[in-house]
Amino acid sequence: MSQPDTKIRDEVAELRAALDDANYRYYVLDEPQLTDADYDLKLRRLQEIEAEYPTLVTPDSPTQRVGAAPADGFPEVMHDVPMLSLNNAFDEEELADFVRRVADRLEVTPESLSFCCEPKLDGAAVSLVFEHGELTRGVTRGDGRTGEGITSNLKTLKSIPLRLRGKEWPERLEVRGEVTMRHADFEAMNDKAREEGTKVFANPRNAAAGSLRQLDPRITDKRPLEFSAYQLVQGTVSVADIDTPTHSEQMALLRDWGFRVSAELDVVQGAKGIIDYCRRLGEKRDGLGYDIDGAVIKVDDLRLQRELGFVARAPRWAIAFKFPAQEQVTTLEDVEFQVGRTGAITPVARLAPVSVAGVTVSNATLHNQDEIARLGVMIGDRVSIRRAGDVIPQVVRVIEEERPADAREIVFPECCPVCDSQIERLEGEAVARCSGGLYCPAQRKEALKHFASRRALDIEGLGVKLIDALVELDWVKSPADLFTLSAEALAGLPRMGEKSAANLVAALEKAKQTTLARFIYALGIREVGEATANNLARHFGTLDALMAAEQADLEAVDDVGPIVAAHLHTFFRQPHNRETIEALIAQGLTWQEEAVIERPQPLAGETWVLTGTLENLTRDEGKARLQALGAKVAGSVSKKTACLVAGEAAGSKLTKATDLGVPVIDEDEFLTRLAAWERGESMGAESDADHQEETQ
Ligand SMILES: NC(=O)c1ccc[n+]([C@@H]2O[C@H](COP(=O)([O-])OP(=O)(O)OC[C@H]3O[C@@H](n4cnc5c(N)ncnc54)[C@H](O)[C@@H]3O)[C@@H](O)[C@H]2O)c1
Ligand SMILES: [Zn+2]
Repeated sequence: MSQPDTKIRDEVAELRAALDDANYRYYVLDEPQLTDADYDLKLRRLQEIEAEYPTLVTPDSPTQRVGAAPADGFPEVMHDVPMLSLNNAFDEEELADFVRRVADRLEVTPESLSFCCEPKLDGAAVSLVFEHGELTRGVTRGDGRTGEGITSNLKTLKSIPLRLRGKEWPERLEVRGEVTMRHADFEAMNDKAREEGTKVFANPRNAAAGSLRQLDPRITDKRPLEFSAYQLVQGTVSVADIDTPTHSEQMALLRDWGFRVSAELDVVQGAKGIIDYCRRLGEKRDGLGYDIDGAVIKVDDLRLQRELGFVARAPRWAIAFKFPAQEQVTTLEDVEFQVGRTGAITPVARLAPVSVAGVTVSNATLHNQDEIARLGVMIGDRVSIRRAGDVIPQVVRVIEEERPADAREIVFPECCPVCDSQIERLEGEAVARCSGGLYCPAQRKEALKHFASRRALDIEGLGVKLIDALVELDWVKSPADLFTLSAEALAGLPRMGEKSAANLVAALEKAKQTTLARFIYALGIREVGEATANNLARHFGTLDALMAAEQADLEAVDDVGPIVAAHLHTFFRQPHNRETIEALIAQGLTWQEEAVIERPQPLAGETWVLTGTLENLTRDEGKARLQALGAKVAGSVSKKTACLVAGEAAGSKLTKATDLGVPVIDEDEFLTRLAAWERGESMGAESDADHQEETQ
């Protein structure tokens, strides 16, 4: 046997230190710094050296151990049967080798062997113990020998039965499986964390492991975790106890007892069956909606499993076939800013092309300005990219140690890269937006759809598909261009007869007669809905007055807070938006200024308050309808309150109103009155409420 020289010894020490550190970051902090592929390479190298120089193997070598020791804060629980890792196969040849080794050891032909094949779910392994059918213990894998007792956390998972279904289960049963998070849930959780400035996880595996190991089960409860069973532990149930000689039959049993078991599970013969399965699963990988990092191949016959037994840290009867990693490191070459269809500005990383799980990736999202700050990323950096399923590739981490000297800071633009309008980012909002709503080509289609919609200008016959076509043909660049369309030209479009073309031109002509409120709403200014548009029209009376208004004037309008006021102010300051408005008016758009003001305002001068839960309308609807009748709607009751509308479970406001002698009405009465006022009947709040008090 050859003796290791100093160089080899140094390499071993270095590999062990790197792997120990990686394990700690991965299993304890849930914040890996190496990619899985790098980790696997290092572990492989260490295994190779140790195989060549067995004297170098120590019991604490990462090749001999599983996971990491349990973290502080949880009770340490000893596993009845150790929870091991799996040996890996990185290509089809290694799979065939595995089958040959198993067959040799069992002295059978490779073709005669049945294997149960399953997806290798990429999450966190846990063990569940059921006594008399009831869940009594849940533990993480930990270092394989002892794990963290996380029973209360696991009880929050809906996919873990607290009581087994059926009857035929043994008195004591241990089930193992993987806790995972689906892509969609993971994305939503991270989006929320980005908004709230809380911890963003690099991938669903880290998110699942981190969520399971929360000291407060209420936090775990809020995390979208799923448990899938993959093993019924031998030793807790002897093969003779229940008549299931194979692993696959045990999985069926677990399904009957109330566990989720992978639908992709399949039993195949020999190496060819395994290789076919792995290819099929690999093709499905992107469409599954959750992460798998490979396939797990198990000898199906439980007697043969026992005969094969274990080595160091893994069973001999199983192997993990590893798929290409979903994370790769590459260089961030530049950042471009894209404008979405509603004006949101998204920084997009331009990358040195890199193959990630079989697909070449050259772009990844950086979400927004806060995310750039959170990652601390610069142009020129080496970055870790993740691509999983249909989710847009993301930059998950910067390798700061590899930052080049000429790395440049990412500068967020001040003007829209498409239309040059000012970019607006309001306090407390993560998203920056282009304020050229009416003019910006990136927002054209959405702006036109809104402009033509029923509650805006209500242009009959101008549907979504037609708008798309008109924009793509470049016939319509701004809403004003709609009014220049001729029936002849329109008739030439696909699915447009002469009749519908003529109808559309007539509808456009008709839409020119509108109201100021509808016109304001049609402009599609952010957060300016119908009710706000009504209030603005009523308050300012003319478009000129509205366009000239300063921030403070705008805030004086009912229902308009600082954010809406800022949106309005910026919108009307954009020259292009003003030009579009002028063009619309030049096309003949008109409205009767009085139309809005003329509506009956029986509640003018009154202040109303809404409280409690309303059954038939939302509070916002109630508020909008009151405002349309001239009332102000306040958030608290005072002596000046004209009337309090008290819904179900009204609390302190109701008490206060009663104390102050403010008239109170319930929801039914409120609806009756609203309807009467809206029909134009007179029905004063005061007199009626007084009347009601008398009759109570
Ligand atoms: N990036 C890093 O820094 C870092 C650090 C440590 C580990 N890792 C990654 O973790 C891997 C090693 O982790 P490991 O020891 O948990 O081994 P493993 O994940 O490769 O395999 C064992 C695990 O597979 C899981 N599994 C999923 N589906 C299964 C099924 N159907 N049947 C049986 N088991 C199933 C179980 O949780 C089991 O514990 C490495 O290969 C590497 O990819 C990465
Ligand atoms: Zn723009």
